[in-house]
Amino acid sequence: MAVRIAWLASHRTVLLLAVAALVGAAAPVAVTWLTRGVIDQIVAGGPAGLLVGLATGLALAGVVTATLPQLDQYLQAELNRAASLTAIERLHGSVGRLIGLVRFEQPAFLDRLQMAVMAERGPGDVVAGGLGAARSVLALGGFLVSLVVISPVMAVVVVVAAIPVLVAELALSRRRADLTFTISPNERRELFYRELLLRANAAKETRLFGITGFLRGRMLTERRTADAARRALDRRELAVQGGLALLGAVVAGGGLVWAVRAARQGDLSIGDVALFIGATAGVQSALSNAIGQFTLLHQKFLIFDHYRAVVTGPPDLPVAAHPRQAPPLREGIELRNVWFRYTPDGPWALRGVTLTIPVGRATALVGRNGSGKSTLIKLLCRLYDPERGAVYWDGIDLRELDPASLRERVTAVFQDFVEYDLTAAENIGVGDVTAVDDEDRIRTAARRAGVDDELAALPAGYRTLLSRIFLTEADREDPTTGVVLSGGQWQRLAVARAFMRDGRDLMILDEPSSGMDAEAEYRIHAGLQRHRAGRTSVLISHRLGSVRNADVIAVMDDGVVVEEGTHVDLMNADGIYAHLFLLQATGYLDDRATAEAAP
Ligand SMILES: Nc1ncnc2c1ncn2[C@@H]1O[C@H](COP(=O)(O)OP(=O)(O)OP(=O)(O)O)[C@@H](O)[C@H]1O
Repeated sequence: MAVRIAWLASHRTVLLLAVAALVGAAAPVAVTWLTRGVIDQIVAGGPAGLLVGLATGLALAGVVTATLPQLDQYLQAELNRAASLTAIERLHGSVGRLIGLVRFEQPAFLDRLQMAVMAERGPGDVVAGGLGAARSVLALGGFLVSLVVISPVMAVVVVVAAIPVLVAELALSRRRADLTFTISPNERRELFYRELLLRANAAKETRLFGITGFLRGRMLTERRTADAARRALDRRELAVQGGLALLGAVVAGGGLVWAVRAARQGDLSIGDVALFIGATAGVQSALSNAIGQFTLLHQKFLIFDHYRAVVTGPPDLPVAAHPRQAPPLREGIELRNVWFRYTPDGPWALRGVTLTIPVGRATALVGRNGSGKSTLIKLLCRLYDPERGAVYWDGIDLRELDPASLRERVTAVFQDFVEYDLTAAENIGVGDVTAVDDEDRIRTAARRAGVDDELAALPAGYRTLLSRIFLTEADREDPTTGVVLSGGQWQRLAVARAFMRDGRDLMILDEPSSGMDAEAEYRIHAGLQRHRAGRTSVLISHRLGSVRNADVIAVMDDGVVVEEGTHVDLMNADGIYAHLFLLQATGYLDDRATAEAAP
């Protein structure tokens, strides 16, 4: 796969690198043979023409040897750029195709993802490394032939001495790849602490509570743990590679002594000695290069395996053989005995929920913290699948629908909505990306969410960037490049974003007004009430005053729906809802009574 990505990214560069590898392999071998020829011709007083020819050849080979590395480096960088772009595109394409949230909550997947991101340069490295290894092997062949000509015994000794090097290096390479994976959780945690320490929106709390030192300590502990593992491997490498280098030097030194003695006895010419020295050094360096390249390649392949696993992995949620397009909602959405938990051995978040969300009606979900309200709406969007039971869209199990077509029919304000570092207009426009530049629609949505005036009054109006992440130092001085909104303003922006998807079949509102001031909250609920009339909506709110007009109020407790009906029904039933409602109402009345009693 790595080679295919590199080939697809730029086959011209791959071919040029292959030619460079061939020339790179031939040049040093040619240099040793030409050197031998020149020396022997000088000693024997050979013809001047031949000598000049050999010397010119030697000079040319020298030019190629000197300039080739630069060209090679440029081609490798070019291939890396092209191949990693293709690899990034594929990786993010695969991650973007994940249907639900399950994978993003699995530490093993996140570790693998981190490795996959690191492997983005893999295809270029694998091809360049493979060609580098091929070049070293070719050069090795050339030098070995040269060595065999002078001393077959020495050739065998050099090759045999290389076998332990290969075995040891491959073992080290596997250990290095394993280490990268083992320390991945430490690296992720270190990154988390580092980002927390540098994040503007965490700074107020970390300073007030005086926990920067505590967090820094944790960050450094993670780094030290990872460094200790890296150091242990580095020491092992030092011992193994040091020993092997010594072995190589002893072999080369022994060979040199033999060659000098042979020349003294007249068995070798001076040119032969030069060839022998060049060939021995050449064999050893080509061998160590080849082994180095192979082990690096091996390591890259092991790391690239994580990339391959992410890109070719199975879907996170089962996909129907023939998914159906979600039809317009005509009757309603039904949850039948839905059981769900976030992890296979974790506690149940939903334990047998049965509920109908009728079309054209406003349904409200209320209940204590952790009772399962947000979980239920995540299942409505098929961000997770129930473990038992099912959710039906007009009688069709959500698992049979094409998830994208289902989501096309839904709009939502999530409790933890995203604050995009984009312009105000884009923050709203991404609600319907086909209309991200449609100023009229964006302003209409903002007006309905009650945030139009504030956005129009920003330094660059709707084009103001809603971020304090400055691109350049000059941006810091320019107020139009970054503005920070308040929590309630952001929330109204999120509501406007949901309004961009006007006319969808289902509107989900999870605590859409929790951070708003009383007036904004009143206005937003009045607006939402108008908007929800005759439409299908699900509203989650702890402020029970805002749900009393809903057509159906479902009360959740400990993962089940325990009460269901209109406000009047539930008040008459005198259950959890009535208790919570009276508790809130009493709070307000008490305050009024206190205020009235005040002098
Ligand atoms: N991503 C998650 N992974 C594991 N457990 C989760 C996750 N999200 C929620 N839970 C657990 O599921 C249960 C239900 O949570 P949920 O967010 O649905 O409650 P809620 O009724 O919306 O609460 P709140 O009123 O506080 O928003 C809780 O016990 C919670 O700890």
